[in-house]
Amino acid sequence: MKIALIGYGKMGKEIEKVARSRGHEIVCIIDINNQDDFESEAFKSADVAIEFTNPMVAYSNYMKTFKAGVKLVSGSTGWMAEHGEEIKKLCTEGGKTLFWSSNFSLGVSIFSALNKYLAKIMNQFPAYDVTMSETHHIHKLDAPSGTAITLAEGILEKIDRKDKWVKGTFLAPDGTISGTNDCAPNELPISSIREGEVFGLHTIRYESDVDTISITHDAKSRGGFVLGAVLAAEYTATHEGFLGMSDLFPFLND
Ligand SMILES: NC(=O)C1=CN([C@@H]2O[C@H](COP(=O)(O)OP(=O)(O)OC[C@H]3O[C@@H](n4cnc5c(N)ncnc54)[C@H](OP(=O)(O)O)[C@@H]3O)[C@@H](O)[C@H]2O)C=CC1
Ligand SMILES: O=C(O)C1=N[C@H](C(=O)O)C[C@H](O)C1
Repeated sequence: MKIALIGYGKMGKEIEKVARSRGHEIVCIIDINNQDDFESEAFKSADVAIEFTNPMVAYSNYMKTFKAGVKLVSGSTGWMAEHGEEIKKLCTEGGKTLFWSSNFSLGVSIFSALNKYLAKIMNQFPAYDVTMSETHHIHKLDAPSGTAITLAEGILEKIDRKDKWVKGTFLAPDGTISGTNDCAPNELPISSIREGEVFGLHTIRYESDVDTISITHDAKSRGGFVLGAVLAAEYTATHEGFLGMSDLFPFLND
């Protein structure tokens, strides 16, 4: 399969290696300095483009890719709140194709299913209050992480006494703490920590007066995200519309 890469940073470089090792050809690499290549024949020849950039440029990369008539896989986070509905509509009604996930790893897909199952149980036990925390490397631009937002949406779907997530405390790389986890009973706070080179650590914690139940996913490397993105590209080559992990791993559907 012919793959174009958009964004050649930490994820883009690892995706290139895994895609080649699975027999794919990288026909074009677009970074910040060669934006004209969206119009190149090499880019247009790709079966799928894989995009990992940042929250500020992801939307415009999607529009340029759609214009070039190329299917897209993207893991960029932090753009959904502003452009999510428009992009979904372009895919469900406008003939475009985007496979998007806040987290491409199989482990987080399993964790996500476990999260929803636990939340369904906890809906019956109001003595437990729920909070979430996520830790990532100091280079990360968005907070809370896209994964944390997706996990929070899974909890809100299942727990009637919670109807919105809110930003909790933020521990910055320089050690300063801002924000608060004090919130209304209907709110789910997500606290964020930025330290070192942490690949991605997500914990969901249910606390009563007498005990705590918590579940954690701890990424040991970017390997899971990278393989998942390439598997998603292989899937996207033969599918259309707005696609996600529940299409790739149907066991996630409850
Ligand atoms: N869904 C998932 O499973 C995962 C998602 N992510 C998300 O993916 C995104 C990228 O992560 P990561 O690779 O670690 O980040 P990096 O910062 O390492 O890489 C992003 C790259 O995109 C480049 N870039 C900036 N603007 C443009 C542009 N307009 N067009 C093309 N390239 C551009 C940057 O160049 P320069 O450095 O010169 O600005 C940089 O090389 C983030 O949003 C992150 O949250 C990350 C891991 C897993
Ligand atoms: O920026 C990262 O590194 C990651 N971003 C994604 C997110 O925002 O959830 C996925 C993963 O946790 C790594």
